[in-house]
Amino acid sequence: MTNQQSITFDEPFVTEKGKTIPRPTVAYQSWGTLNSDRTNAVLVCHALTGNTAANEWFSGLFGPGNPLDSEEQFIICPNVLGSCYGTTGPASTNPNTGKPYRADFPEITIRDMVRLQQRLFDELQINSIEMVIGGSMGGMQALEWCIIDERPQSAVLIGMGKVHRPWAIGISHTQRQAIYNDPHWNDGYYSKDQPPKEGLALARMIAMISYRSDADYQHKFGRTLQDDTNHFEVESYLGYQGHKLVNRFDAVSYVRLTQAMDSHDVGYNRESYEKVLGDIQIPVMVIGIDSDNLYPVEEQYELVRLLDNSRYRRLKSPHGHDAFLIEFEQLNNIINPFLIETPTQTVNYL
Ligand SMILES: CC(=O)SCCNC(=O)CCNC(=O)[C@H](O)C(C)(C)COP(=O)(O)OP(=O)(O)OC[C@H]1O[C@@H](n2cnc3c(N)ncnc32)[C@H](O)[C@@H]1OP(=O)(O)O
Ligand SMILES: N[C@@H](CCO)C(=O)O
Repeated sequence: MTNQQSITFDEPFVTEKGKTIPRPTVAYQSWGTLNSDRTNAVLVCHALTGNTAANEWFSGLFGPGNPLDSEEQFIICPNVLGSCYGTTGPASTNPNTGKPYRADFPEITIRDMVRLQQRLFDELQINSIEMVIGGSMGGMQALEWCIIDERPQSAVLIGMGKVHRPWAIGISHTQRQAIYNDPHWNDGYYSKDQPPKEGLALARMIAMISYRSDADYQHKFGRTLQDDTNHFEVESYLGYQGHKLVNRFDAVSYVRLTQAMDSHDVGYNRESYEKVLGDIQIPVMVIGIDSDNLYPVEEQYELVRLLDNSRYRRLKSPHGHDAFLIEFEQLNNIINPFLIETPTQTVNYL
């Protein structure tokens, strides 16, 4: 992440639950140039284990004429609060102790992530956001931006809903239990040399099942055995994916970010879903993935019913929830016309 920058704020950040994080840092990457009015920003919000390198994990959406066009826009992708890719999180040094926060890093919410991003946008004097886009946890942030900030002029929400439903919370909970049960977890105060690797790997394996689909695994693996072993290929694949995450992610961050996703409920402490979502008047493109087992399309239909100026498009894919990181051609074909269309509501359950 050669292009990554960061800003540290002197003013402490107070979480929704009233905990104070002194001198929070926000890391981000950007592409393109802000225009003189500072109105051509496009905000890309990343998912659970994502980072500021949107040009890598959303690569197919970048380019002239595509939704992320750095010749026309100032594209910015901040790392979320609680993550481990530059923004303050559990692996960061706690200025009060000089040691990593670990489990002293407080529980945060999607709203906290967005409120800290607002500070970044204020600092950069960004007056308007042409589009805010995100899938999964990124979509939750994008939706929250539309609720609490006047700057977004359009939004693209992919593979999420108005709340984190019990099905998704249950899957998150199971993953956290895997981490808690690792002998090195130590209530989250693990040593740098002995992180809870097996627990985090198991959490990722559980997650990888929820991110994909029966058809995807059937097509990729069938019942084939891995090389000369007596293990199925899918077992080897999940083991590989689990241990790959261990090399790039922090276990307490994983716990705090999944808890933040569980907090996602746009109606919480607000008047009603009808009011909160009905008040959003900007054009919103809601994209559902037809094979998404984690956030099924009914959740996106519901969003479209509640968002006044919204339209629905289906992403047709065997890949399940993670299709938003794979099916770039379809995403471009959906988002490009949206960005030039007249904003009228077309509910189209294709
Ligand atoms: C929005 C965000 O912020 S997300 C940020 C980035 N997130 C990630 O990258 C998440 C992790 N990555 C992924 O989930 C996937 O790579 C995706 C979704 C990005 C792309 O999916 P696909 O192209 O379908 O990749 P797939 O799920 O098949 O995995 C391929 C990997 O599994 C490995 N693999 C495949 N079969 C097997 C097997 N039988 N045994 C062991 N390993 C295997 C491949 O070698 C490959 O490894 P590599 O990634 O190190 O090159
Ligand atoms: N595969 C994505 C999560 C999808 O919600 C990630 O690792 O961030």
